[in-house]
Amino acid sequence: MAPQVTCLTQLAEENSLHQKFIRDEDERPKVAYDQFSDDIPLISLAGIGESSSERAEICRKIVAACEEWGIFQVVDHGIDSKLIEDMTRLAREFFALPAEEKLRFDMSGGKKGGFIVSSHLQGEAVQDWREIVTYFSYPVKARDYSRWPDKPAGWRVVTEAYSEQLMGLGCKLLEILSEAMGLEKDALSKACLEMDQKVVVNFYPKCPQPNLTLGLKRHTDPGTITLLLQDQVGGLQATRDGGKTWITVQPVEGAFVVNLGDHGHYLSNGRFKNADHQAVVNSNLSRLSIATFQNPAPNAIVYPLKTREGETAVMEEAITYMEMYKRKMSRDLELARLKKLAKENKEEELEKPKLKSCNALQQLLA
Ligand SMILES: O=C1C[C@@H](c2ccc(O)c(O)c2)Oc2cc(O)cc(O)c21
Ligand SMILES: O=C(O)CCC(=O)C(=O)O
Ligand SMILES: [Fe+2]
Repeated sequence: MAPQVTCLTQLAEENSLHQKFIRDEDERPKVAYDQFSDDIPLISLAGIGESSSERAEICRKIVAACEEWGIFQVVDHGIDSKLIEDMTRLAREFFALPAEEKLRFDMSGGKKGGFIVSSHLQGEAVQDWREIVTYFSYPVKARDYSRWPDKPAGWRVVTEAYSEQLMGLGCKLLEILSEAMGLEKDALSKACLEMDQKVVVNFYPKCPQPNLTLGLKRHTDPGTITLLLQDQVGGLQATRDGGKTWITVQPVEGAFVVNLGDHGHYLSNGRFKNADHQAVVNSNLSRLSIATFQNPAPNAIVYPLKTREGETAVMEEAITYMEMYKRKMSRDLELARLKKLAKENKEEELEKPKLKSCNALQQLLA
């Protein structure tokens, strides 16, 4: 029998949070969802195709952001604002559909695209407070439209147009990053072979006890770059000191947050950071974000494209992206499993003295 899936929109009505979403204290949010910081640079791409001095200035800002955070925001990016509006509206309409409609596209069991509650990884110890709908958009020949929702009306036309425009923006940014690395403009896209794109729409319903959980646990994205569109609620957080301190990214209307992923990090030989980030939730408002992952082809080789003087390669061997992805996901799952085990052991240890005194009491009473 297929496992019973409960949509979060149902659980959001309860007064307390179900145990399966409760995180250990060290993983819980440290900063409020709406305590915004402007530490992440906001960069205008106007003038990117203009004189070389304007382009060089944009390039300089992007490099600084990638070296410091692995994250920046872009405006004047050329993506049609009506398309952004339509995409956001339809995505919200999708999540407002009755549970049985969303579950027609249930992705659990390894299907390539559709609807999932919580996470794409099965077997995680603690669940994320999110629902997602995802579709694989590039390469075009690999599209399986049977896994793209047929509701709300207009979804397919709008999501296709969105994917195409974002592929254009993603490629433009890869050109800048290639130049920044002192390589030919097309170096990064060549290293990706045929560029792959996957769109993940995240919906974070209002949460009864947001301080005990996360919408999306701390992670780095696996691919080259991610273009994230978020609404005005806030909840995306980043750290650059291994999780000791966090900042909440200021939402900017119409802007895209650009995250560098593990692939981008390795290709730059660690010069550019892979953004360490998470999403927090709140009890006042639901939140929507749309992540467009620009990834290399599964058989693309992952290895630094250039090592600078005095540097050694951050990777021991060249591997395929598929292998890199598999290793990352099994490491993420293994970490979650070990954490769960450690917690269970600790609880058992705490129970032992209680058990001992209970036995002693029973002996006394016998
Ligand atoms: O949803 C995501 C976010 C992200 C991710 C990476 C690693 C994790 O352990 C995690 O929980 C989330 O990157 C993704 C990569 C994918 O291939 C699919 C996803 O849904 C995601
Ligand atoms: O919703 C967010 O702000 C973060 C989403 C994210 O990190 C992802 O989808 O990989
Ligand atoms: Fe992410």
